[in-house]
Parts: sequence; structure tokens; C-alpha cells
Amino acid sequence: MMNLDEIREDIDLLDTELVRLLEARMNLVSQVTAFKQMTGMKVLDNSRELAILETVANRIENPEFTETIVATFKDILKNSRHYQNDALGN
Ligand SMILES: C=C(O[C@@H]1C=C(C(=O)O)C=C[C@H]1O)C(=O)O
Repeated sequence: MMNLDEIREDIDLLDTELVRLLEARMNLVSQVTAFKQMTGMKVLDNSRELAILETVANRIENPEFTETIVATFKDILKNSRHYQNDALGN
């Protein structure tokens, strides 16, 4: 079994990767924002968000983590909308 420092080192490595992935996601969200600005589409797309959350829930292997991970993705989507609304001056 790993000691606490070793476990935290692994968490830090994963967090590094998560930040990289979240920044890559936000770069794509930023492109969606530009598209919405040009087309006048609304920021919120409820059916798209429901589809994302369903896909996420289906991908989780350990059901013990479902609630936490789905809640995390709900926050990601909420903050993505917040970013878009700020960028669009809403
Ligand atoms: C990025 C979009 O805007 C919103 C945020 C989403 C996201 O962060 O994935 C998904 C749907 C929208 O409510 C989008 O429409 O694709």
C-alpha cells in the first residue's frame, strides 16, 4: 500500500493532467462561444448538456463514484456557461 505522500504525488500528477484537459476543453468552449456570437444561438443548450451528463454517467466504472463525478461535470458545464455569458457580455 502507498503511503500518504505517494498517494498525494499521484493526485498531483493527475491534477496536472486535469488542468491541461480542462484548458483544452475551454479552448473549444471559446470556439463555441464565437460560433454562438456569430449565429445568435443561446448559450444554454439543455439537450446537449443532458446528453453529456448521460454519457459521463455511463462511462463511470465504479458506481460508488457516480454521484461525485456527475456533480463535478455539472459544475464544469455551469462554469462553461458562466464563461460564455461573460464573454458575450450577457
Ligand atoms: C459549449 C456549449 O455551451 C453550453 C455548455 C456546454 C459545455 O460546456 O459542454 C454544453 C452545452 C451548452 O449549454 C455548447 O453549446 O456546446
